[in-house]
Amino acid sequence: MSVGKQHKFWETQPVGQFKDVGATNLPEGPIEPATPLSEVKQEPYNLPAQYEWTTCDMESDETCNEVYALLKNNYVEDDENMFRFNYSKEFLSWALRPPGYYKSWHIGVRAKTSKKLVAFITGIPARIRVRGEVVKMAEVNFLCVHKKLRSKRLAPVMIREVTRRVHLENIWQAAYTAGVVLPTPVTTAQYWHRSLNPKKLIDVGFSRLGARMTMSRTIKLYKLPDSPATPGFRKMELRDVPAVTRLLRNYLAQFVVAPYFDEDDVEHWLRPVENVIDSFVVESPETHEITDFCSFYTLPSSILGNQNYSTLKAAYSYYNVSTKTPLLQLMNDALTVAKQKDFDVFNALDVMFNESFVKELKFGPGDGQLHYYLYNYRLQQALRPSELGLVLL
Ligand SMILES: CCCCCCCCCCCCCC(=O)SCCNC(=O)CCNC(=O)[C@H](O)C(C)(C)COP(=O)(O)OP(=O)(O)OC[C@H]1O[C@@H](n2cnc3c(N)ncnc32)[C@H](O)[C@@H]1OP(=O)(O)O
Ligand SMILES: CNCCCN(C)c1ncc(F)c(N2CC(C(=O)NCc3cnc4ccccn34)C2)n1
Repeated sequence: MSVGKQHKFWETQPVGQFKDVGATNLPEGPIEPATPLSEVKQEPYNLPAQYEWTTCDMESDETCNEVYALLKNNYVEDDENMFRFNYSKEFLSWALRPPGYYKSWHIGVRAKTSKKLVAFITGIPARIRVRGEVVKMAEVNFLCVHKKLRSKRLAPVMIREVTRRVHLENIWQAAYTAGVVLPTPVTTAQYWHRSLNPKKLIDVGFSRLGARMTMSRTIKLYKLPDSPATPGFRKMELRDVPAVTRLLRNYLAQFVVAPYFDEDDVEHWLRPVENVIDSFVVESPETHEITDFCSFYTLPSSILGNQNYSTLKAAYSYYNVSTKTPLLQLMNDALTVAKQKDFDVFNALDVMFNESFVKELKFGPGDGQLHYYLYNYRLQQALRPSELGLVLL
């Protein structure tokens, strides 16, 4: 708990405040009531004089390029500045254009003279169930201020502006994650990493050679089969959407906070897109029933300052449902296909039932934590990561 740390902006926001942690008299649910749309500020917040708001049309290849370049050079780095996320253009186009998305929620800031994109923040609409309530929310992500404009209190302006635009669509809650501690996490998840290419990971400093371990012993330790072990394991196709939707809704119903996906959502979020999202089903060879599902997304990182490699190819576990195939076997098949697709590492958060496989399948605990937040929605008490069924990109 960052006791005593001032949060001049977050103290003004309808989020759980550190001073209220432990208070049991506060009701669960919205912190502030919705307001009539006529009372929502109609014009954008003020920016410093030399900057202007811009709406980023992610259907435009040129704008997609600008957003890609801003994030490639200025987005999240690890604490030792060895890696920086390098979300691809195709990934951003997929991540930001789900069913029912609002172009106005793809918000940029340009320098008035050069027209250079210098900041970005996004929202996408999502139906999130919290216990028994399905709540329309904005999932806020890709907050980024150019390195040259940091610590000028631009982030609060970006956050107020996306909040205003979400309010204009009569939506009053949001969900977001961050590697930093803010008022107040609903849960904190731990990253786990499974080496697929241990030699490269050690060479670039992502992992270290274990004590009393040789490189050849390490390569052998992480070896995987050449192909999946489960009969009927295959790539997901459009025709699988109804069955996968049923599997996923039943599975996610077990968690306190989880997305409430319909078939259109499943078609967008879980249908394979090359170099963006890979998803697989297990179709029973006897009954042709779809009994299991697993998926991971592609998020490469730039390797900053290594002579031999420039990119770390990372797969991130997304949603996995096992009803017949043991989860361990299903996830080992996911690792196997990720290795076949030349990924260097497979990452998973200890949310949902992931902890049950990370320890068995030779994952190691990461140094990064991911804090989950809800905006304008109070939970009586923080959740365990295993009570959370939500993976943001
Ligand atoms: C109803 C609808 C509601 C919709 C909105 C819901 C909320 C959405 C919230 C956003 C969800 C984003 C989800 C993701 O994208 S998480 C990924 C965030 N992006 C990065 O880490 C990329 C690299 N870093 C940067 O680009 C900048 O450092 C950023 C832009 C992060 C901060 O810029 P800068 O470093 O130049 O600082 P400042 O002087 O402008 O401002 C300082 C203030 O900003 C608070 N701060 C710092 N980092 C974050 C952070 N990650 N979430 C929320 N707040 C953050 C900080 O506590 C302080 O406030 P306070 O402590 O004084 O109070
Ligand atoms: C919902 N949005 C999640 C996307 C990733 N978000 C924002 C994030 N927030 C904090 C983290 F701790 C984190 N980690 C991924 C794990 C990891 O792989 N750590 C080594 C590493 C390799 N490349 C990078 C790039 C940036 C940071 C760490 N990196 C730790 N991810």
